[in-house]
Amino acid sequence: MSDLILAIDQGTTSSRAIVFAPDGRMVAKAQQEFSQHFPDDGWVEHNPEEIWKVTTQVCRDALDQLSDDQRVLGIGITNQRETTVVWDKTTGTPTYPAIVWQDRRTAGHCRQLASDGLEDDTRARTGLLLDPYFSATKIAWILDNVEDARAKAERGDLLFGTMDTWLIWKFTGGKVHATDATNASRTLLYNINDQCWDPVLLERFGIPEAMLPEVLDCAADFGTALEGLDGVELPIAGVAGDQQAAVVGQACFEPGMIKSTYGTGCFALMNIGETPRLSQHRLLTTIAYRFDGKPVYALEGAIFVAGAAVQWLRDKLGIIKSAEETEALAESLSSNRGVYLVPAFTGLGAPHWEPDARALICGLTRDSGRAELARAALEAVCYQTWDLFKAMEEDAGERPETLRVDGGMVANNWLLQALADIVHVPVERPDIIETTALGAARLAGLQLGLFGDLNDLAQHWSLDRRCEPQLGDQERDVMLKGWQAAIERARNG
Ligand SMILES: Nc1ncnc2c1ncn2[C@@H]1O[C@H](COP(=O)(O)OP(=O)(O)O)[C@@H](O)[C@H]1O
Ligand SMILES: O=P(O)(O)OC[C@H](O)CO
Repeated sequence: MSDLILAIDQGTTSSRAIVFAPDGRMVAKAQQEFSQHFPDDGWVEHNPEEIWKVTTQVCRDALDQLSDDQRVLGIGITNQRETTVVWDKTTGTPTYPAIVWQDRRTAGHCRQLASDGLEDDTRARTGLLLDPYFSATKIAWILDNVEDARAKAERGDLLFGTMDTWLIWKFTGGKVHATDATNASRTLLYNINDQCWDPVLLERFGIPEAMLPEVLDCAADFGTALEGLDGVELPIAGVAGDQQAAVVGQACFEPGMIKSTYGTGCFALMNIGETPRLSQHRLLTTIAYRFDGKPVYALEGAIFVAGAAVQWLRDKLGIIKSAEETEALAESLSSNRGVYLVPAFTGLGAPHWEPDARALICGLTRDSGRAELARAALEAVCYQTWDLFKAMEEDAGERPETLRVDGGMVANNWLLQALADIVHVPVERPDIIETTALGAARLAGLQLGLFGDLNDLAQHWSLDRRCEPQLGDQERDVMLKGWQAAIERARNG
C-alpha cells in the first residue's frame, strides 16, 4: 500500500489535480480549464462556483485513476494568489464574481492612496506596493459597489478569501475559514513583520476584520474535506500560494536561492531568510513559507507576459501552430538579427511597474520573418529575467549561484540555454517541472509525517538538465544594449 498526496493546483486559467508518491512521481493527473470573463476594459473575473465545480471534478478524475492498493493520505492546496472572493457566511453564495489578480479596476483607488502619501507606510507593513494586483482594493470595491454588501460585512455576515480559502470553506462544508501565511501576505492587509491582520491597514482600506480568515502555517490542519469527493474524506494538510509552493517544490530553502516559474507569466522568488528586507528596486517582499509560526521571506519579481507572448504568436499572429515550434525556429538563426519584442501587452511588471507601457517590436528589416519573431519572444523572457536577477543581486549584495526554473515553457531547451547565456548564470531544470503542485504535496506530506523536515525535502530534489553560460561578453553586451533601448521605447509609450 503506497501513501500518496493529492495536490490541487487552482491556477488562473485551469485547475489541476495531481496525485504524487512520496518520491515525487506523478501517479495520476487531471486538468480542466474554466471560463474567463472580461466585463469591461481591464476587468478580469472568475465564477467561484464554476471553480469549485471544476476543481472537485479534476480531483475525482485523478482519484478515479488510482488502483485499489493506492491510498491517498491527504490534500495539499496551491492557488492563483490575490484573486478575491467575498461570500455570504450563511448561504455560501458569492456576493460578486471573483476579481482576478490581473484586474486593474482599482487603479484609481491605489493612485489616490499613493497621492495621500501612504505608499511607504503600506509597503513597510506588507512588503507590497499600492497596486490593483493585490486583494485589499478588490475587497473594498465589492463592498462599495454591491448593494448592501458593506452593511452585511460590518454585521459579520460576509467572508473574504483567496481561492485557497474559498476551496477550504467549500470542502469543509463551511466549517473552516482559513488561509496560510503566504496567501495572507498577498492581500495588502497582512503585516509581514508582526504576522497579523494589521488594524491600520484594515482602517486604511475600509475592511471589517470579521471578514478575514484565520491565518495558519503552510503545513497545518486546515480541516477535513467532506464535500466534493464522492464521499471520500481527506485532511487538508498543506496550503501555499502557487509561486511560494514552487519555492518549496524547488527546495529553495537557503538564503540566496532563486526559482523562476515560466508559465503564462513569470514569477521569480529569491529566498532572503528570516528577516523581511525591502527591495531598493521595487521588487516585492513576501512570505516564502512559514512553519511553526516562523516565516521565511522572499523577494519577488513578477513578469506579466512570458509564455503568453508565445500564445500571442500562435493565436493572434498565426505564425506558429504550437508553442513547441518556437524552439526549432529560434535555433534556426545564429543571432537575433537586431529584432526585439517587448511584450508589455498589459504594461510592465517588476522592476519597472509601468502600467501604461505597451508592447512593441523593433529592429525589423525586409528579411525578418517568423523565426526572428519567435526568437525575439523567447529572448524577451530571458532579458526580463535578467532585469529581475540584476535587481535581486543588487538587493542581496551577492550573486546567486544558480537559477532553478520550472513551468510549461522550460520544456524548451533553446530557452534554457538562452537564459543561462543572457542572465549569465547556470540554469537548472529539475526532473519534475510541475513544481507548484509538487510543493503543495510536499507541504501536506510534512504535516502528515511523510517527510521529517526541509532537509529531507531538499534531498528529494533532482536535476534533469543544467545549462552553463556560453555566450561571449561582447555579444551579450550588444544584445543587452538592444534590449535596454527597446524597453525605453516601450516605457515611453
Ligand atoms: N516548448 C515551449 N516553448 C515555449 N513556450 C512554451 C512551450 N511549451 C509551453 N509553452 C508556453 O508555456 C505556457 C504554459 O505553461 P504552464 O506552466 O502550463 O502555464 P500556466 O500554469 O500559467 O497556465 C503557455 O503560455 C505556452 O505558450
Ligand atoms: O495561476 P498562475 O500560474 O498564472 O499564477 C498566478 C499568480 O499567483 C498571480 O500572483
